[in-house]
Amino acid sequence: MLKKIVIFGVGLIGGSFARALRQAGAVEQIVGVGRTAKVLERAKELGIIDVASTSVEEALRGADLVLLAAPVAQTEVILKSIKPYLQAGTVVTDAGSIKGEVVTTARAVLGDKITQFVPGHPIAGLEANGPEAAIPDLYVGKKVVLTPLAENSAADVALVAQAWQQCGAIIHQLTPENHDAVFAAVSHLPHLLAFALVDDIANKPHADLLFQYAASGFRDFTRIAGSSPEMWRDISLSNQGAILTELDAYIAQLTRFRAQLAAGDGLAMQAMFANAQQARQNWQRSIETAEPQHQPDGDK
Ligand SMILES: NC(=O)C1=CN([C@@H]2O[C@H](COP(=O)(O)OP(=O)(O)OC[C@H]3O[C@@H](n4cnc5c(N)ncnc54)[C@H](O)[C@@H]3O)[C@@H](O)[C@H]2O)C=CC1
Ligand SMILES: O=C(O)C(=O)Cc1ccc(O)cc1
Repeated sequence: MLKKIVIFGVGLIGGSFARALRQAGAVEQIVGVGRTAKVLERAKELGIIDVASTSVEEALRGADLVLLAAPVAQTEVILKSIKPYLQAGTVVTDAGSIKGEVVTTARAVLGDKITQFVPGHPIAGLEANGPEAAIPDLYVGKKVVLTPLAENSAADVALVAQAWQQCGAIIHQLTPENHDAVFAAVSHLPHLLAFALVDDIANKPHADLLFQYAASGFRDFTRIAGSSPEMWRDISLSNQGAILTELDAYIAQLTRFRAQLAAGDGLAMQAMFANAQQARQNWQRSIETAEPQHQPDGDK
């Protein structure tokens, strides 16, 4: 049982963490800290947090666990605000979609107190944002990747893992570097492709006509283009190197495909489609086995 948790950024991810822990009866008091009073007050109205705090000092007093759940470029400003009031018994974690730069920032800001920072990333989410989108079962059966640091104590890592397990999540561990390379390929690139495709179509002079006839294939491919622009700006810039690597590989793939199409090489095209179809079917089967409640409309 956690006596007090503090959430910086009570949106989809922070709010769902709060709702899940409350539903599990795993926490006594939930304090929210926000960028704007309005969002925080809404989170309180919705019953997600008990206290909408305007004082970091007060918020951190006696806290067992602090979760950073704001866009990743906010990490520095939030950790700087925390550091003077961070007591020895408090563990800090985060939910950011990238880990390398978060860890670098945390080391620079926290200094000796880096021992208390256990980085994490829930692999569950939606294209919706804000406290209204928060749901208690977002993490049920989903992975949470922790990227513990050599300086972390086993007890602090266990505390963070247990909190996510109380939310129904399954704990995995990666190094920050492996984490960022993996998610550049299977999360960051797909989001950026979806944004780029919708932007491209929206900028065409006959966009209205095109959108009028866009159907379920378009909806499936582009659902994630409804995600937060600020969050994806921060992820892109923070994981620039790994994303550029994946983008270059994808551009090369498109260039190969373009040449096949231009040459009318149906055999080569069909071979690529068949390989992708098989891989997609295998992935779908494995994810349905591992996450039986998997929904087609979102990673929830
Ligand atoms: N949306 C998703 O599907 C997933 C997001 N993440 C990560 O979780 C984090 C939060 O994402 P969401 O909950 O989706 O975003 P969100 O937009 O729903 O919530 C973020 C909240 O942080 C607040 N905020 C911004 N700056 C702040 C600051 N300096 N101090 C305190 N609060 C601040 C915003 O007002 C907002 O309420 C991001 O780092 C993102 O990379 C991780 C997994 C999935
Ligand atoms: O909406 C979806 O399907 C997602 O893929 C959500 C998501 C977004 C960012 C993450 O770091 C993890 C999960």
